[in-house]
Amino acid sequence: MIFEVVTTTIFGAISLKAYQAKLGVGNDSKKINKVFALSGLNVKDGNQTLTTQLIRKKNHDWGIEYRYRIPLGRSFHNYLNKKEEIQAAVNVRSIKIQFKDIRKYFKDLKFDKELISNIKDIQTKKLTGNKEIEMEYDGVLKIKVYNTAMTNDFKYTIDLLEKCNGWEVPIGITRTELIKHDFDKVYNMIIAGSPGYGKSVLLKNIITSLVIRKQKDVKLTLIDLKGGLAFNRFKNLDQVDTVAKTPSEALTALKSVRDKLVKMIDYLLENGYEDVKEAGIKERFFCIIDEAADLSFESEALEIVKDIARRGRGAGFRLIYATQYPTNETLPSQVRQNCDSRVCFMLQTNTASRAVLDDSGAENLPLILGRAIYQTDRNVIVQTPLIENKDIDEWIKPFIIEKKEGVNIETSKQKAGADTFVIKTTRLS
Ligand SMILES: Nc1ncnc2c1ncn2[C@@H]1O[C@H](COP(=O)(O)OP(=O)(O)OP(=O)(O)O)[C@@H](O)[C@H]1O
Repeated sequence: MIFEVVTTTIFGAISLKAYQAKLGVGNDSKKINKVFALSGLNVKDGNQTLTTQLIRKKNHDWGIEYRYRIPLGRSFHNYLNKKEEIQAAVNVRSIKIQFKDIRKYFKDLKFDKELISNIKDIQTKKLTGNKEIEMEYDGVLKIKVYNTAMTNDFKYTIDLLEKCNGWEVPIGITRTELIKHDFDKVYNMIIAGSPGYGKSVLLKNIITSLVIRKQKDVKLTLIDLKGGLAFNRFKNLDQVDTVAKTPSEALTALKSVRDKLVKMIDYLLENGYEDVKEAGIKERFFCIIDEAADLSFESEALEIVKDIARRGRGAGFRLIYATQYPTNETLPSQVRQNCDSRVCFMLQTNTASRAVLDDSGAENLPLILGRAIYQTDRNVIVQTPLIENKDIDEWIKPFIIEKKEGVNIETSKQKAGADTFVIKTTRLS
């Protein structure tokens, strides 16, 4: 019986090898070409076939990048649609097994009642790889074949913050590096994605990182129109001015932010400073809105949001605008134009992806929680850190203060021997 299963397995492998030989595939490049040909990406022009031409192949530590010239009549999108097929093709492996190697091949085999399924598992594991591909287009088609899959398990740990400087926060990891976002270089951010892929977790990561790293200088206005549940744990932090949970609370909170913004701009103008950096003001005011689509019907609130995005930069005001429903209505053009960074989780359609990134791609992300495209001057696919609520509670404990409804809080910036900048804020919760 065992012999029968083992030989079936071996012959399976051998016949796969023969099938591949028949297809003419041996390495990734050939496999990719075969997918192009079989899935109709090459173009017939009379008697001629215009093929997708490999123009460059470059080896990297992480794998291989192939560059192709695509034929007339085909678009990048046609190729992107075949991403799954290409990924499947580069993951088919052939294995030649000598009889003497059978013991080694099945070294992990457990001789229990699951023997047959164990053998099948081993065979599947050995005959399929875990390579991943990424595709981009910038005049040429680039296909990156990564030797290993990107992790889908990246835990937020406090030591990530030791790797951050200034106003940087950890955004995610790629296969090779930690990606950080610097809010003093790229001021505003849009976060979008289908429900349940990691927007709120990322927002909690950003808030926690800012509170821990910039405890003296960060001021937060948190607006959570999904009922306030995600941001509620931050409401008693010294750094948090407001947690607004309804559109009317949001409007009050936004008016308060706008008042502070106006005061700050007046102060900078009166004193001849171009921005807060020149004025030596260290405080930065973050307005973080989760489910901002619900504000798109509140014209007064939305106008303030646009104003913060437009005029806040030099005055030290930052906007983080998160939504599940990215459309041209929920992401007004003034917000888009003034948010130079985007984090986009999986989205259902190409149209939604374009509304966020001005580019397709988010609809082709793998269905992995926390997988996102981080866009600044380029697009990088990252796995965002998973931050646990119990850890957040532990880390933010030192910053919790007693708060009373409607108490006026004064924050001040005392510049050595110079001006004093005072802003009064009203706490809602
Ligand atoms: N980076 C991550 N890595 C692994 N799992 C994650 C990650 N981010 C989120 N998750 C998982 O996905 C769940 C949903 O995440 P989250 O609440 O952030 O989704 P969301 O995009 O805000 O959804 P919604 O728009 O419905 O509120 C989390 O409870 C967590 O289990």
